[in-house]
Amino acid sequence: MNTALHDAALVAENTEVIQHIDPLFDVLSKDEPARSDLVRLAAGTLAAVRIPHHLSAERCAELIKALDTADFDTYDERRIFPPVTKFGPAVFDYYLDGTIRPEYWEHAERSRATWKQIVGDDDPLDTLVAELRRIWQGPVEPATVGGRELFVGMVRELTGGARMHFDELMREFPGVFDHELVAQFGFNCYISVPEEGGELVVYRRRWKPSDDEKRIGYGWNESVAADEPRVQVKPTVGDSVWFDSRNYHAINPNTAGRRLSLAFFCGVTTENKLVLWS
Ligand SMILES: O=C(O)CCC(=O)C(=O)O
Ligand SMILES: [Fe+2]
Repeated sequence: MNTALHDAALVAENTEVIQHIDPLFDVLSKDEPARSDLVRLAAGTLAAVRIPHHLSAERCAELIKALDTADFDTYDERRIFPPVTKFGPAVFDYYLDGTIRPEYWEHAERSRATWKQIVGDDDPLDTLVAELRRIWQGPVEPATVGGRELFVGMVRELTGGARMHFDELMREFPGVFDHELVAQFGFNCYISVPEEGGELVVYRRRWKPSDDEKRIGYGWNESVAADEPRVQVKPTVGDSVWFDSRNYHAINPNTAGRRLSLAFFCGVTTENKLVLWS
């Protein structure tokens, strides 16, 4: 064995460290993000990308009002507990044995029809997806399973926060989608924000197998990422935020006010396509 190679004192004495490594984990906030910003997010050198007031406060308020008439349900309570209220199917609820249960498609059809009634010809999702197309400069389409398009654009209401967790389709449910993903973003446009709490915390840390000693239901104990850099995003109404959902993230509980978002995931495929699903 070459001992000089491993002698820390000897190495330190004889080398000059010229490259100081930046953690590169900031939140980028700008009106018109560039493709390179999302590419940095995918590469792990940004923590989050945010478009302030992407939807106007008036449009958000109208949407909240229109949603009053819609029936909300919860994620499957056996999978996500305590219950989280939402409108529209979460594909997460329907994963079973390498595919998704057939009931998913009925739920998706029903929610699409109700959504159309709620928003009429002025669909805020069109605004959000059009901007994503401008940023990405490549195809942006709903993800598919067996050639069928998945539902995009759930409305989610979080009140008690969310435990630290990650979302990574290729690791949790490999082989289900018709796509191979090289990165995955969580996307939320916050249509109502609480006065207190409700911050999104993103850790610079991905899951590893030994973390599972600290698993709590759908999440993990925050001690797993206690020593890692993190960012905290406190959205204002109408903000759009992308983050790498493969990184651990948690949502602080809100005390006063409602926290609702239009939510979907964006997968980066090997063909430079962005595929969307909720
Ligand atoms: O509501 C948020 O800020 C993020 C929720 C979340 O866990 C996700 O979008 O994956
Ligand atoms: Fe998440």
